[in-house]
Amino acid sequence: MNDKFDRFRCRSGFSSPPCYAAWIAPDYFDPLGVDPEQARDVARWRKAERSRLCAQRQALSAKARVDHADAIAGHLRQVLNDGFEGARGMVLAAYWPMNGEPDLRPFMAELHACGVRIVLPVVEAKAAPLTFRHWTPETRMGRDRLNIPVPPLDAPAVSLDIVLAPLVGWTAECDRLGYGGGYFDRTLAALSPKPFVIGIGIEAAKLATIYPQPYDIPADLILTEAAVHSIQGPKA
Ligand SMILES: Nc1nc2c(c(=O)[nH]1)N(C=O)[C@@H](CNc1ccc(C(=O)N[C@@H](CCC(=O)O)C(=O)O)cc1)CN2
Ligand SMILES: Nc1ncnc2c1ncn2[C@@H]1O[C@H](COP(=O)(O)OP(=O)(O)OP(=O)(O)O)[C@@H](O)[C@H]1O
Repeated sequence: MNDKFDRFRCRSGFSSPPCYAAWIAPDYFDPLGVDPEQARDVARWRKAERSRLCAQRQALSAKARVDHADAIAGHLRQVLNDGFEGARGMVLAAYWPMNGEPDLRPFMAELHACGVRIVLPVVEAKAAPLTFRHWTPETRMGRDRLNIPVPPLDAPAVSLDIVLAPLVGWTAECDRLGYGGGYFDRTLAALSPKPFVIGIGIEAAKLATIYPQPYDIPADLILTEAAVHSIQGPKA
């Protein structure tokens, strides 16, 4: 192999070579490209912040958790009633709580009883978009690849209207910090039309910035126990 393109051939073991668009057109900008050194710094900072914020959340008392979840469910009820006519007949992706996330399961049951179709995220493959499976209060849960409880396999869900994205940290710009898998960002990037995204977290997890990267997709709203936050500001 010694033709003029030999130097571009992939030596890394990946089946595709790196992108040379910037070499061909020097003014080309890759919107998903990041400087490797900066990406490493951001990843390191995010990892430390995740640990701090998860520990802070785990330290909440049982009563504070229930109070937070009740207040968040109240805000969510209001948002769904005001903006989505209660979301009756719509598909809403919720989540099965872990690591001290606000437990909205009673509210999920309430929504189901009101005719909202609830689906839950499933990690079918690492570093791939999430899939979603239908849930009702009678569903007997299995486990996904990350050992998170999920509904058993059934027919694939229709397209999502609303997504509740649990978060570890958040900002006034409605940026979200998750657990570090990038699952929600990958999923939202792949969905068309994009659903309405509601981040769910606690007020104390507010950050000045997450050092947003090109692949970060902000939420439309962030709900905490204290307020409904949009990029226009909080609404109690
Ligand atoms: N309740 C709930 N279910 C969910 C999510 C969620 O955030 N909450 N997910 C939303 O994505 C998906 C699971 N995502 C996960 C992503 C990473 C790790 C994880 O173990 N992360 C590493 C930290 C990596 C790092 O900091 O760089 C770890 O905890 O060791 C766990 C779950 C699908 N289901
Ligand atoms: N659309 C995407 N396609 C491919 N990789 C992605 C995409 N979005 C994010 N990633 C990768 O996922 C990794 C983790 O991202 P990030 O730090 O945003 O995790 P996160 O906070 O768990 O994200 P999320 O908000 O999705 O829950 C990043 O290194 C990034 O390269």
